[in-house]
Amino acid sequence: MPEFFDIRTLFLAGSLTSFLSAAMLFVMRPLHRRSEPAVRWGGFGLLLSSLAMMCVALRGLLPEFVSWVGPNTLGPAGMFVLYEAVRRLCHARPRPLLVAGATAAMFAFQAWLGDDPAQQAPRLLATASAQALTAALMVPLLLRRVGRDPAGPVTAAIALALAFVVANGARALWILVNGVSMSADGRYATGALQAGIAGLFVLGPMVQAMVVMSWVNGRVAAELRSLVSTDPLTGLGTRRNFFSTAREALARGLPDGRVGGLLMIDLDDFKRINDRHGHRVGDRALAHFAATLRHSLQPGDLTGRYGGEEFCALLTRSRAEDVARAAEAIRAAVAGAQFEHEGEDIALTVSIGVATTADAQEFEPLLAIADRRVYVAKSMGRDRVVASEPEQAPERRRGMDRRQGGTDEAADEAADALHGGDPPTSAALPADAPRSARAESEPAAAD
Ligand SMILES: Nc1nc2c(ncn2[C@@H]2O[C@H](COP(=O)(O)OP(=O)(O)OP(=O)(O)O)[C@@H](O)[C@H]2O)c(=O)[nH]1
Repeated sequence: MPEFFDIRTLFLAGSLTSFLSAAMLFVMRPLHRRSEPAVRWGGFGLLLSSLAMMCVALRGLLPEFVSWVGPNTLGPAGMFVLYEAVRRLCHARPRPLLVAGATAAMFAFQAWLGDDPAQQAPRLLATASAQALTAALMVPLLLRRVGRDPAGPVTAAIALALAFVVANGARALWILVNGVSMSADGRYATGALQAGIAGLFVLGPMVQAMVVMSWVNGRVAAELRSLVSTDPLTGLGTRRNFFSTAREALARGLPDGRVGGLLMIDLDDFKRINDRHGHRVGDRALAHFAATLRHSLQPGDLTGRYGGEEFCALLTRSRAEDVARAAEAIRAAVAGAQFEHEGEDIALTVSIGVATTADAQEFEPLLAIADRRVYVAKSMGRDRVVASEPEQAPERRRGMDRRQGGTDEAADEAADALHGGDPPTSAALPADAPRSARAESEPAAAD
């Protein structure tokens, strides 16, 4: 590092990079609507930094007062504005009056010192201390976003804020101990520290803009991912999300001795709720059902909205009986969780088809089996769980659209197909399972 170097050239470069970085933020600010104010404040802060550095670059050409008071007011003001940008980025309460007050106080102090070269030390000490303090105040705000915003940009922003604290703090300490490492006219810096800090000022704006943009970009990406993977009405996974996660989970293989169970869950006579109370109440009913479903599941279970009033779940349990028991618990929870609309209790029931990894190992066959069984449950009168069925039943029943609802004849036909006149067995459900579930169970070999 040279003993002397031209501060003005360095700050001219810094002013330009800062200006371009500010321009980039202004151009990119519509990328994410909710982050737009933060990005705008960030751009404004960089613009002030650019002006501050330009004042230094033009030292000798500008009036003395401007070339000293200008950068030492505009530089800290740029940091105060960046602090406001960070507050907004971190969803903290805005403090524009604090920014205005701090800027006014700094201007008053710098103007009071005036352009006297003998006042270089207190002038630069105030600037460095204000910038170090402002950067330090950003750190707790940024730490609150750890785990909530994209990890890379949050970490980079914390590192950058800490770098500013260290650089400005070191500069303030240096000034306190050694005085100002600068020629009296302020055109040349002396010593490695001053050079390093000036370098940080040149590179800092670009890094700041990159961090802000990658942060906002990460937010956009996370929101897009969430839009694709979360059903907005129920908060459950979308069909695409459920299919891919369930498929992957089954392809990875379940832990030894564990059984996977795919549930196809269809709300019963849902059209009647829409027809009677309107679609908004229908929407509320779907959200209410989804909340009940979530409460009935265990951590690690997957759920998703298959479409309309049909939902899926993938459970992992110790035995096939436990899967059927969990399905029955969901059915009972839904039947018992009425919701109120205009003083009237609205009841929901569900029909559930269950397929377990004892039936098939892969996702698609499991889905097909669960789908057939929920249809059988509909045909048998709804509000029930079907965990197995005879081989022929699905084929015989295929032609009928279960969305039309089962007629009495269809229910009889399905019951015949299921039981073939023999009393039902309870191979797929525990003996203490409720009657409705037990009655519909058939030996697992049926598939
Ligand atoms: N409110 C609301 N209704 C929906 C939504 N998606 C699907 N539906 C309604 O769900 C109803 C499904 O009707 P059907 O397919 O006849 O089924 P169902 O009335 O539940 O009868 P079964 O399934 O045979 O018991 C239709 O009225 C759809 O309009 C939604 O997001 N919101």
